[in-house]
Amino acid sequence: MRTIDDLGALSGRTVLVRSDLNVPLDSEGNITDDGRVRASVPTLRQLTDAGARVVVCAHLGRPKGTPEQKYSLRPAADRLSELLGFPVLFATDTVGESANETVDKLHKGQVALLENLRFNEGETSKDDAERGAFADQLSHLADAFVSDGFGVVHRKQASVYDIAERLPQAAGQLVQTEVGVLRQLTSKPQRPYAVVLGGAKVSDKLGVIENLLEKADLLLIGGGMVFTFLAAQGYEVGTSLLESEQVARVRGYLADAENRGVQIVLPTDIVAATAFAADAEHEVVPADAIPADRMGLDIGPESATRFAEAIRGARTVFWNGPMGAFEMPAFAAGTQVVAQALVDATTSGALTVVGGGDSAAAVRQLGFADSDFGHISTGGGASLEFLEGKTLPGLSVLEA
Ligand SMILES: Nc1ncnc2c1ncn2[C@@H]1O[C@H](COP(=O)(O)OP(=O)(O)O)[C@@H](O)[C@H]1O
Ligand SMILES: O=C(OP(=O)(O)O)[C@H](O)COP(=O)(O)O
Repeated sequence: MRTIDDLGALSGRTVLVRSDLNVPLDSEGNITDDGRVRASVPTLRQLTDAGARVVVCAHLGRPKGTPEQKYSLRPAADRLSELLGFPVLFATDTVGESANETVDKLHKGQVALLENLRFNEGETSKDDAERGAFADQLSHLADAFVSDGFGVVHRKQASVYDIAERLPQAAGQLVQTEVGVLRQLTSKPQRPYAVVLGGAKVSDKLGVIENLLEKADLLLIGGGMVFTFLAAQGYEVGTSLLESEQVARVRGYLADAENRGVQIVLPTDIVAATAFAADAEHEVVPADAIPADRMGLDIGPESATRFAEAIRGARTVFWNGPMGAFEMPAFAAGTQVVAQALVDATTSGALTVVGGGDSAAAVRQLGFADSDFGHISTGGGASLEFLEGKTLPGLSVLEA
């Protein structure tokens, strides 16, 4: 992959940077974990130091192609201004009048952030022509492109993939670093190699298991992932997150794992609540006896202890997806125990990587430091697909 230096002299040139600024916000729109904003700074600083006019584009959440105030990137612009130490201009659209005016105003060494890319249908369209047309509009804003949003390189989207075919391009510092670290996990990881999966993007991430069964020695399943596995074993899961169309597929994974001698570790107890709410009534129940009117919001204490033992016994650990709805203290214990086990494994010499926006936010919220782990990756789905050995569209286009 080309580096920013390969783009040549940048003074006075306009550089479009794709960052991943998909940060968690509270109900008042305050950023609750600014890790991804911080991670975007080194590349932006390198470009402004070189005298470039820097235009940052990014997404927040999953709006459906039209503007929605709650998904505005303005809070990220404010945080970026604080971190860079100078004001970041903010365009209230992505490729419209505001974007054009804002980019026109940019001086050398200044930064502008465009409004959420996903307010435009073209960004995520499955139709190549529609995506290409949006990428054309984006490309008119700049004369070079830097891909630095590692968390989205697994998405074939206009600002990640198509744009790189339209402008001189390079990979930013974050993408270079992330790829470098994750390569250590793909080339001869020390064994046992454990992958811990949780979180809520179940339909997105169940698919990675098929390939991970060929790579890892054990898979630990927590978070919202659990219930499709429990259903595959024939258990009731109450009102928990469930991908009912994936149950048969998961049954196949269980059989495949057994044939390959890969251990899939599932929770034996679950914290089951009456609602998805911080003050919901809850109790620990056996994983095979979740009441019909309850939803599983964390792995139970017995499961957390078993998971922790397995993690401490591993030499390589990759973790994506919180073990429970950690944002609510009543459902954070499983994530806390698993995070502590990764820290212990790190101390005893294992290579540990935590990936994903919410997973990184969780470990920081629970009081751990980034330096307690081998690496904290800004990408969850992206790093999982990288570890699977898949070709990621946002990386292959940079290698072209
Ligand atoms: N059992 C569960 N039920 C519902 N949501 C869950 C459960 N366990 C974890 N979550 C949620 O998963 C979210 C994170 O999932 P995900 O986006 O897949 O992780 P990451 O951003 O680290 O890749 C968190 O907001 C957390 O509340
Ligand atoms: O949060 C992200 O991914 P992650 O939750 O897998 O870490 C990225 O910003 C990608 O977002 P997307 O999964 O809506 O494409």
